[in-house]
Amino acid sequence: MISIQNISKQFGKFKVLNNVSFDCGQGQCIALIGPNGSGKTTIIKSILGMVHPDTGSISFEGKDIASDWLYRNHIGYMPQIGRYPENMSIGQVLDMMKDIRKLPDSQIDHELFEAFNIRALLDKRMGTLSGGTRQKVSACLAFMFSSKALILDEPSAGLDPVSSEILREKILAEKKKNKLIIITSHILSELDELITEAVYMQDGSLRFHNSIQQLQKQTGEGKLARAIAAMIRQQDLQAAKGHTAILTAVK
Ligand SMILES: Nc1ncnc2c1ncn2[C@@H]1O[C@H](COP(=O)(O)OP(=O)(O)OP(=O)(O)O)[C@@H](O)[C@H]1O
Repeated sequence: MISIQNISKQFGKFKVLNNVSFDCGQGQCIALIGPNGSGKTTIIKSILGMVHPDTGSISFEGKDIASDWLYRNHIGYMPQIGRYPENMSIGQVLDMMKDIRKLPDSQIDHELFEAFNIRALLDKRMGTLSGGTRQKVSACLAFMFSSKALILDEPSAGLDPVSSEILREKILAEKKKNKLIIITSHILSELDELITEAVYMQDGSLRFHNSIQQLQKQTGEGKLARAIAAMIRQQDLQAAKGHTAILTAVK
C-alpha cells in the first residue's frame, strides 16, 4: 500500500535518513521504533509529504506521492505534537477539518469523540488545553475520517491510562478492519498484541524490518521489548564476529 524506496534526507550537514526502503501492506500494523533522533518522525513526515526526501521515492497504492497529493485524504495522521490555531475552539477545529475533508456525516467516525467525551469540551479554545486533551483532539481527528491508513506518532504520549486503553482498543478495532496502521512508540509493552511487524531505525538507517513471528522465532522471546533487545544483541554479536574474522584474515 505504501512503498518507501531508497529515501535519504539531509538537514544542513546532518544526514537524517540514509537510503531507507521498506513496504507497508494493507492489514499490517507496523511499529516504527528506534532511539530518539533515529529518523522515525522524518519518515512519517516524508510519507505525508511534509518533508521532501533529497533522493528516493514513496508511493501510495502504486502512485508516486510526488505526482498526486490527493492520497493524503486516505491517511489519518496523529502527530507527536498537534499544532492547531490556538484561538479556535475544539468545535471549530473539528468543523474546519470536516469542511476540508468533505465526507458525508454518515461516514464520520465519532467513536473516539464520544469515548473521550469531547462534546463537553467543544467550546474550549485550543490554546488553553492540557497536553492530554490536545492529544485526544488529535486522536479524534486521525480516526474521524475512516481512512484506509492510519499513521500514529507516539499516540499515547500524555494520555492518562484510561484514555490510553480507549485508544488502544480503537487501534485494535481499526486493525480488524484490515487497515494499514503505522505507529511509533517508545513504550514497547504498549505495542504487544497490536503489531504485526517491527521496523527498527538507527542513526537514520533501517536496521531491520521483521514480522513479529520472525522476531519471536529468531530470538525465542515472546514480548516485543525482549525480542527487539535480543535481536539487536544478536546482530551486534554477528557484526563483532565478522569484524574479528576480517582482522584475522588481514593478519
Ligand atoms: N527540520 C529539521 N531541521 C533540522 N534537523 C531536523 C529537522 N527535523 C528533524 N531534524 C533532526 O533529524 C533527526 C531525526 O529526527 P526525527 O524527529 O525524525 O527523530 P525520531 O526518531 O522521530 O526521534 P524521537 O524518538 O525523539 O521522536 C534529529 O536529530 C532531528 O534533530
